[in-house]
Amino acid sequence: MKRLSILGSTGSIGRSVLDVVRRFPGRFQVAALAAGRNVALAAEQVREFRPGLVAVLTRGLADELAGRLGDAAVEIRHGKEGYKAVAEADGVDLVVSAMVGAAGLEPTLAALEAGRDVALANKETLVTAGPLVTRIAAERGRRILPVDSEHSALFQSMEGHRRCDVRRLVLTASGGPFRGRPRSELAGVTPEEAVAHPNWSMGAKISVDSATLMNKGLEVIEARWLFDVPVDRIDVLVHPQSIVHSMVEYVDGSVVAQMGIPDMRIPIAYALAWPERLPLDLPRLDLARAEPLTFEPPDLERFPCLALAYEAARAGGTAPTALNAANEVAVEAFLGGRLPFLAIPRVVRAVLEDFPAGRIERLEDVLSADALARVRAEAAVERLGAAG
Ligand SMILES: NC(=O)C1=CN([C@@H]2O[C@H](COP(=O)(O)OP(=O)(O)OC[C@H]3O[C@@H](n4cnc5c(N)ncnc54)[C@H](OP(=O)(O)O)[C@@H]3O)[C@@H](O)[C@H]2O)C=CC1
Ligand SMILES: CC(=O)[C@@H](O)[C@H](O)COP(=O)(O)O
Ligand SMILES: [Mn+2]
Repeated sequence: MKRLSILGSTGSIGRSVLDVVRRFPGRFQVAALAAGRNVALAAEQVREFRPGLVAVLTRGLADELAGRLGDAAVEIRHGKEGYKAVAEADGVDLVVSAMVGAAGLEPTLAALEAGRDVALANKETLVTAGPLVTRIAAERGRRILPVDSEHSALFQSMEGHRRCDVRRLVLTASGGPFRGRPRSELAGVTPEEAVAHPNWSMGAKISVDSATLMNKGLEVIEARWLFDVPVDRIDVLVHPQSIVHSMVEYVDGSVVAQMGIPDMRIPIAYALAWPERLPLDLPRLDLARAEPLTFEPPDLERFPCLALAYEAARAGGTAPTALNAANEVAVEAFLGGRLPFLAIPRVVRAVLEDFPAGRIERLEDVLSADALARVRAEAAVERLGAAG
């Protein structure tokens, strides 16, 4: 029986993780859960999965959850300390990191520090603090198992191969909901249009990132740290059908890819059960009936976020921290109706332009760069939002 802690249990990934757990009751046990604000769903999850510990964002929400749960036998905590307790819970074999944004960094680090393996969906953790997170995982001898579909595909395509034989990684991108649209039509797109991803049902923030192609930029940086491959050997290829989830080119010219229907339960199950595969009862990939698989290069002029992410990755140090924080602020402003879609990359560029270069040695280096970038990004949102 594998014991799990799940950070972000009420989100899109968290719910899919629990669906996998539900399908394999003899294989997994939920030891601890962490939610944000959705106490109604958190209460349902506690009733169904009976963890010993649950944490939510604030004391008020913890009180509300306690009221909903009555005399259920579960410890209820809140805030950073609560999330840390979930990450470090006793007897846990694997911590699933599935909060959204840089909020996931500290609990993920706490899990690694406590000697837990991590199944990582929260890509922002590696974008904002890649050098620190990978160093701590290596020092503690812990594994970071990818959940993100592309990185799971790369991981699966590298198993049984020597890492020194890898020539380049190719991340596939759906192109998002605005792939075919001219730039002139992107000015007035709404949050509702931006979150309507053609192939995947996901949380709002990552859906907007897919629409700007920042998601792919974040994934390039995530791959750089997960697989220790320099960004100049990581390419992006638009593949609108999201069937080929990514590929690895080897020095002999062989290209090994992983395919499957677009359903996150497949990479989630792989991360939970690795090195085993679970017999998932899902619709099967039928290539004879599938749409033709097509590929095209990304358009960096219409979607400059991808180019900005490469720039930040090449600059290194705290530049990706600033990129990530600025993007989080800009996406939130867009979702809140305070910033037009096309201003998202402008906010990120404004923050990166004169950001003080810094190295990442300790958590404080990341937290202070993140805080500075957020202040500067808010100022850019004020300017660019008003300019409309
Ligand atoms: N969805 C997908 O298919 C994929 C997602 N990912 C990555 O996985 C992560 C999660 O994505 P997704 O599930 O779509 O996101 P969702 O928005 O659906 O869920 C986010 C989760 O994080 C919690 N949360 C939000 N803010 C905070 C906070 N400040 N502190 C603590 N918890 C918080 C939410 O709690 P609540 O709802 O209770 O407020 C919820 O449980 C992201 O990093 C994303 O990039 C990667 C690949 C695919
Ligand atoms: C499901 C998943 O892994 C997402 O990160 C997905 O890849 C988003 O799709 P895009 O390729 O449009 O960014
Ligand atoms: Mn992905």
